[in-house]
Amino acid sequence: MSFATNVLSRGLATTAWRMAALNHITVIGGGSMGSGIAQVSAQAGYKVTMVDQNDEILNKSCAIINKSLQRVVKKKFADDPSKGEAYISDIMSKISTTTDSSKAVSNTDLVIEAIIENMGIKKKLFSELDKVAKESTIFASNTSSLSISEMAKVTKRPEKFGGLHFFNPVPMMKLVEVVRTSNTNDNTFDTLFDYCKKLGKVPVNCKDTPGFIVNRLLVPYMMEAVRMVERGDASPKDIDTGMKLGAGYPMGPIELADYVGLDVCKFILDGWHEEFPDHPLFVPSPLLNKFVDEGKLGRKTGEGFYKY
Ligand SMILES: C[C@H](O)CC(=O)SCCNC(=O)CCNC(=O)[C@H](O)C(C)(C)COP(=O)(O)OP(=O)(O)OC[C@H]1O[C@@H](n2cnc3c(N)ncnc32)[C@H](O)[C@@H]1OP(=O)(O)O
Ligand SMILES: NC(=O)c1ccc[n+]([C@@H]2O[C@H](COP(=O)([O-])OP(=O)(O)OC[C@H]3O[C@@H](n4cnc5c(N)ncnc54)[C@H](O)[C@@H]3O)[C@@H](O)[C@H]2O)c1
Repeated sequence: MSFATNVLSRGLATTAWRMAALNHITVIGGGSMGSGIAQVSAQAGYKVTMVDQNDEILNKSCAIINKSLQRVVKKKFADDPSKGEAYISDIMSKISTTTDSSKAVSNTDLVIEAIIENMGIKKKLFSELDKVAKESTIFASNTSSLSISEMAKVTKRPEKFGGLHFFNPVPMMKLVEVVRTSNTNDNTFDTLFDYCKKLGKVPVNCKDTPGFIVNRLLVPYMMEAVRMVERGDASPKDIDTGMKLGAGYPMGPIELADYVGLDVCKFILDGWHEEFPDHPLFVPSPLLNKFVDEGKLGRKTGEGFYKY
């Protein structure tokens, strides 16, 4: 063996040793994010189980995935559309659904949690899953804003716990923030990083700080736009046009808040306000609260700042 081959094969062996094999993935929560994560995982060849609270929601999740795959095949098989349906049924056959999270995680390699942005509810879920999952199973949260270490504390596997923060819409957005706590071990971090690359995403390394990289910048920006509307400084449409045409963003901040979900924006802001009550950027917004109270959560409910 030449020196170069020897070094290369030793390097690969070391990297492989630092990663766990992932065959089966469980996604808990089949909403905007969970359905996207299940979809891209199945597209990368993983077997996936998607869990949600009832079958009606799960049927909706599958319909969202199917609709997204229709858009994918339009491009992927532009030259031969007849191959599209076979591709969609192959991907859908890799995704199973259940309402029983304990059963779903009993023989899985990676759990990705994408449920409501509430620390108490996430902790309760992880503490239950910890009792039934294999010792080797890695746990990850897709939280937008909450502490990964805090969630990991309720389990006996803090070294096998990290953050996987995907972006909406998952099939289109290239970035995943991979969050490492002070307890996450190398094997877990490398496995999560490699999983993102296998999905065709670009992972970045993040510390467990509020909002990681993107949301620490993006959420105050979206909220300042909401406060401009609140103050009567400008209309939602003019703000969005301004940021699209004047700053080159694909969506304006108000459209984006509607797209993310006004409930999700409120959960993030309220959580940070509770933790940092004196921080001026995290003060609750009466206008945002009003929309959420009225059930106008943005695109997903058909109305938010805009009607869809
Ligand atoms: C808060 C959280 O914690 C963190 C977050 O997620 S913050 C939110 C981050 N996301 C963003 O900032 C999104 C910003 N918006 C965008 O990038 C773009 O508007 C967008 C990609 C969503 C849509 O693109 P846009 O050009 O406006 O609309 P549209 O023409 O419908 O779509 C563009 C392409 O994407 C495809 N596409 C859009 N959504 C899709 C989906 N869900 N699945 C598959 N394909 C999709 C379309 O088929 C279309 O393909 P084509 O160009 O080949 O026709
Ligand atoms: N919406 C975004 O743009 C975005 C982007 C990145 C990260 N996130 C984060 O991802 C997570 C999910 O957000 P979303 O926008 O997909 O929310 P969503 O409201 O669209 O979906 C959440 C799903 O979780 C289900 N759920 C709630 N509690 C559950 C439980 N105990 N067991 C199983 N299922 C349960 C709900 O029925 C719902 O279908 C949140 O932590 C959010 O902060 C959201």
